[in-house]
Amino acid sequence: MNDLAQSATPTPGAATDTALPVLESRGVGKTFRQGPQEVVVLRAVDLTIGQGERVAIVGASGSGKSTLLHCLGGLERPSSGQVLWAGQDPMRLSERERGLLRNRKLGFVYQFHHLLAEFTALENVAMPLLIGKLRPAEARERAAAVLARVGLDHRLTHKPSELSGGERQRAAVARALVTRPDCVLADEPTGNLDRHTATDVYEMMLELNAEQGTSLVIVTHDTDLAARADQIWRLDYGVLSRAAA
Ligand SMILES: Nc1ncnc2c1ncn2[C@@H]1O[C@H](COP(=O)(O)OP(=O)(O)OP(=O)(O)O)[C@@H](O)[C@H]1O
Repeated sequence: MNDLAQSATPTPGAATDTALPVLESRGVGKTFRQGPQEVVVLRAVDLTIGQGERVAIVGASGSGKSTLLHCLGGLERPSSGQVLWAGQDPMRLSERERGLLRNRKLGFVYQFHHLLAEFTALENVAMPLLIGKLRPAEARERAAAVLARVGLDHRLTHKPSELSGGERQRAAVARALVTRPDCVLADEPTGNLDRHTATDVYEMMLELNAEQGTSLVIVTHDTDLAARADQIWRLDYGVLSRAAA
């Protein structure tokens, strides 16, 4: 193990230095193999996300945006380079340890809400807290408070099929933020909504992130929405470069 890897790999779950970037990719490359073919999707991507920073990633379809989010979120193993969560390489942990740390440190929002159909909004939002072993009564209380914050206090007992598209995304945002993660990774979170609702949900995410001091990495096709972030990056055939604000 080299010095860098050693210094970047504290004990799993140990408290980490808050001065470190919340999330970092260092020279991350990703190549998928499909039989004899190699698909190079990310090329030496460097990205540093500080505490509370809001970063937008834009790029054409197929440029590698979702793959980058998956690498940042420890859902996909980089083929080269390293992802660090507050200085810690999640790929050095066991899958179970990585899952627990991910649940604590990161929140995810997708284009389609991914709420569980058989559970109410309240139960869906409480789920990450229950996974984190919080007492059920406290989990429900915190979930209800976050749902109220996203304007869904009148929809706690509704199942996803009983919510509108915008309400479902609000619930998904509440679920991502309920654990007070260091960073939310959002993949086209408003891509399935009409313009007005998309702007509403996006603004709510920016507000909530600012309130909680949570960092936000948001993939969007919408350059108007991207322009509200602190940093805008463009992926082009897997190469990440700073885009003009
Ligand atoms: N598991 C995989 N195996 C092989 N190729 C893959 C795999 N996952 C993604 N790819 C390829 O990687 C490229 C980038 O995919 P990715 O989903 O990251 O793009 P994207 O920029 O998010 O696209 P979109 O905006 O359309 O969602 C695509 O060409 C895709 O086909």
